[in-house]
Amino acid sequence: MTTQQLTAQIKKKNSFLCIGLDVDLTKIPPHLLTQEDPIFAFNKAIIDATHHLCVAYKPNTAFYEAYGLKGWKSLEKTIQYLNTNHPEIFTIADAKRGDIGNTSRMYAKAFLEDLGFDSVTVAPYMGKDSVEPFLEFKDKHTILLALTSNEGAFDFQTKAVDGRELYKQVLETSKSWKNSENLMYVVGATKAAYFADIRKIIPNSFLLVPGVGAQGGDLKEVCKYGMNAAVGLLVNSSRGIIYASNDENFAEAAAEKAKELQQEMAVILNN
Ligand SMILES: O=c1ccn([C@@H]2O[C@H](COP(=O)(O)O)[C@@H](O)[C@H]2O)c(=O)[nH]1
Repeated sequence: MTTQQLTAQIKKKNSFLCIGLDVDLTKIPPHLLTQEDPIFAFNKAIIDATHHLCVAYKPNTAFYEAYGLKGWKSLEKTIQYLNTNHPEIFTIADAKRGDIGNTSRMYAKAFLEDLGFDSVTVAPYMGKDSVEPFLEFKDKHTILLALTSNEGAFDFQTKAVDGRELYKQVLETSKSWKNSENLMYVVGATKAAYFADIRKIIPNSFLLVPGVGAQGGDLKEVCKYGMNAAVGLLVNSSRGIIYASNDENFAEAAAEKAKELQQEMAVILNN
């Protein structure tokens, strides 16, 4: 999917919501546990109930890898279901990969080619040759960790390197990499005060913004400083939506939560 197609979906749906599919078997409704594939059954019900309210889904691969081969199969079924039934929806494999070049190439092939995600999250720590293999895929996107939502972001990311904060170095340097037009960046919703500075360096790039909902990030603050003329934001909420209820009505409850965020977004988009 191109960024132009993504922006068109945002305008059509009045939404820049990304729903995180972080499935924890200890949190899903107990009645699903008797199903052959409880993770996929949960995801399918959430997708069926919420697809009209969001423009992206983001399974975090940790929640699938934790269940071994069965978990990986559930991830594969989930992305196939999305690509078959909702090809207009942007998909993100939140896998946070990155390694020496030939290894990165295999990670890129796994997520962007074999599984068929539109994008994958990548850690910038190993530098240019660890990220460029991900950027070679046409109309696919590499979402580079820039300033993360957690407290530990202050351990390294905001520390000065050659007189400039590391996260700013990541943003600036990555712009010079081959096929950098395929880059997007992760910036946590809990770091709203930093968005204005970030937009000075990457005014046009899409930002994936986790941290609204369970982590307490503020949607209005994020939009005030992070939105650009083409919107340029995908705001994610995972637990705050998918675990709204663990009764039989869990999918409707998730849709209610998603709708609350979508309606807030619609107001912001139309002002
Ligand atoms: O900086 C980051 C990068 C990734 N994440 C991931 O996003 C979701 C957030 O889940 P919530 O339940 O809405 O808190 C989760 O998959 C994280 O691993 C992040 O939170 N911050």
